[in-house]
Amino acid sequence: MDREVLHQAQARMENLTKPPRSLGYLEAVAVRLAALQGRVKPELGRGAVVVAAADHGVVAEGVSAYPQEVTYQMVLNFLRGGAAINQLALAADCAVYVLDVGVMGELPDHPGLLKRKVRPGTANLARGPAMTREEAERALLAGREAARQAIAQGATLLAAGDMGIGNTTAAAALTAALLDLPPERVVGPGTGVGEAGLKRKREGVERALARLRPGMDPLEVAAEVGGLELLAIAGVYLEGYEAGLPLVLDGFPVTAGGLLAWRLKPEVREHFFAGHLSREPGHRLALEALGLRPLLDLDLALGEGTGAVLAMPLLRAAARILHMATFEEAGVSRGG
Ligand SMILES: O=C(O)c1ccc[n+]([C@@H]2O[C@H](COP(=O)([O-])O)[C@@H](O)[C@H]2O)c1
Ligand SMILES: Cc1cc2nc[nH]c2cc1C
Repeated sequence: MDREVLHQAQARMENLTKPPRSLGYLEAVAVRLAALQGRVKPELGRGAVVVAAADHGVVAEGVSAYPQEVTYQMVLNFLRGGAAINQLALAADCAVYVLDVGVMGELPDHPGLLKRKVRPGTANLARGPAMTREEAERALLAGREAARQAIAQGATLLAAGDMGIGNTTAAAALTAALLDLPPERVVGPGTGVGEAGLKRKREGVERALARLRPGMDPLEVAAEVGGLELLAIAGVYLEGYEAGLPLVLDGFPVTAGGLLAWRLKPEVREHFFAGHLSREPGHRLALEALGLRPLLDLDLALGEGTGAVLAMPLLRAAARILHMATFEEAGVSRGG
């Protein structure tokens, strides 16, 4: 983040041929993009989304509306181009990278899949630690590796996506732990679990939180509650931060990974843009904690990185604002 360019871009914004602040929140987005790229006229090219996938032992508690095998089946769908993320990414000039950090079952070799399974799903977070600290570190490193690949292949804008049946339970536990919130504020319907499922979700999260001890570091907390893909997502953002890229958050599980990255490296927040506001109730609280305003509010609750990728054309458009003519350049009269 280049503070000098930040101020220059702010000054330029005030001289562009439009009434002050008439492009609303997009003006602040444009200025921040300029500061991140170190140029007053920022430009965003191709985007990339790393979709991290893993399974969750907590599904044994009956916390999801869908069976566990959907995680594996959806990864195959990603590789064949049949999922929402594939089609939305095509519309957004965004490459899709799929990362297996913990899917149950052996996936086929595929050029679009990075196979870095740490373990076949987490242990049940309602009954004991989801994974060891060493496994948490490996999942985070796998996310870093996937991001490195995306960056080496030309990404100028980086998002993470998630796929994991049961992961809104893990995300709720991680969000509650990192933000010190009560479970009932962050547990929501996920894929559409009913009232009884919601109660089991809340209880599972409560049991996981009861195992946490003061003084645990963020990685220890994440190992306790999971999930593997949430750690990978933190890794994606940490790598993207180190490469200086603008980083786009998605919905509730991805933002839980973003919160973890922020706890590990507070400066990462300066690179974050909130792609959208998810229907999952805890998402608003996570974005508020990060001080981020969502670019879109479309009642999405899908994950996969869909809300982040949908915001990419808007981020590209925001960058173009600083390429407008100033009043002086265009010979347009200023107002009083
Ligand atoms: O992104 C979101 O905010 C979001 C909200 C609800 C569900 N999801 C997706 O649905 C799956 C988790 O839902 P669940 O009910 O199985 O915990 C997982 O694959 C997520 O990508 C995602
Ligand atoms: C079909 C399906 C697709 C998904 N994509 C992300 N989470 C998902 C959950 C389900 C159930």
